[in-house]
Amino acid sequence: PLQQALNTIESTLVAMGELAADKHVKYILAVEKRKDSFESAVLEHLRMNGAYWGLTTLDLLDKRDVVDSNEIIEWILKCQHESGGFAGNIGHDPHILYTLSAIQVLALFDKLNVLDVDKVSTYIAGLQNEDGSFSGDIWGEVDTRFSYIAICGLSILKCLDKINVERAVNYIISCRNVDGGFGCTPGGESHAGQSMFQFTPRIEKFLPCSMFEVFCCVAALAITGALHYVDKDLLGWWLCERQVKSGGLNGRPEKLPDVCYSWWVLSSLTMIDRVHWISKEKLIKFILNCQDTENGGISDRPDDAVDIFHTYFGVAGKTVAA
Ligand SMILES: COc1ccc(S(=O)(=O)N2Cc3cc(C#N)ccc3N(Cc3cncn3C)C[C@H]2Cc2ccccc2)cc1
Ligand SMILES: [Zn+2]
Repeated sequence: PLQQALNTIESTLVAMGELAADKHVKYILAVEKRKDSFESAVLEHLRMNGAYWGLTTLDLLDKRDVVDSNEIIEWILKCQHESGGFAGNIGHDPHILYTLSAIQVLALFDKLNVLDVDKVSTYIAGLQNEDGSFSGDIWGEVDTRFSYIAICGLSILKCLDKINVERAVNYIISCRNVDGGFGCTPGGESHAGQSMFQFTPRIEKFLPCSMFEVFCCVAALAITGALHYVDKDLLGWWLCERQVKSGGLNGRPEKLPDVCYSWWVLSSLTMIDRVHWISKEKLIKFILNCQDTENGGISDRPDDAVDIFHTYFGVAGKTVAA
């Protein structure tokens, strides 16, 4: 009992542990300003995403007003293609991924009124296929992640009636697999074995899409009121098994924990009412251990290099877990 009491006290203290918020704000502004670094070079073509990750983190830290929203909105509109879709940066090709990020940033600043909502929603709806699935752009790559992005974007624009929601839902549930999780395409091998992660049009990075995949499908079903199709106990069990002894969450059994999974797994568990199956205090402790309290920023795991992506998902994860 004494040890349990000490654990509780310790975990409560850590849970109350401070996010080095001011340092993270400085870090985000520095990344925003730095044009020459590796990070800005690699992320140059997905700058629209970077804007979403950085600005949403500032908003979560209640510091949205440290940036000039007019300058940002002007830049976002320069990234819009005549098709109505948005590109990752000025002059690049439009893609559903960047279109959602643009919508989310404009919504963050309460400036959706600058959009030709009909044109943007028509672009997104135009990417729905006969079988209810969505392509990412005109090149036609199909993936359930794009179903979430389309449904999320249209729901923010209040234009879900522009797509066939029933077919979209049927397509997503056709991608369920035996462990209650979801794959990128119907009948795809159990996503645990899947490691191909072709998300951004130009960066073919391998990231176990399992957790991100699960989040996208659960969130799409949540927005469309179709969560009753999810086996909450089966999926909840699979997700809570992602918590390792350090408190972090991993993407697949035996893999290392990663802060961005805090968001993918935690938000999925929250949506299916099974978040009490993991220790939120231990997860918060893991996230706090991944922050660079000197220069700001959060990394994927302790002692790795920080980046804007994990800073966002770390702050978002801690906010939801708190
Ligand atoms: C290592 O350099 C990279 C690697 C990949 C990418 S990416 O393909 O554009 N992308 C976004 C991303 C951005 C940053 C930052 N800043 C860092 C990583 C990261 N990953 C890779 C990753 C994250 N956890 C572990 N891994 C290996 C996810 C990926 C895919 C994704 C995009 C949008 C939403 C969710 C997921 C960009 C930079
Ligand atoms: Zn990660």
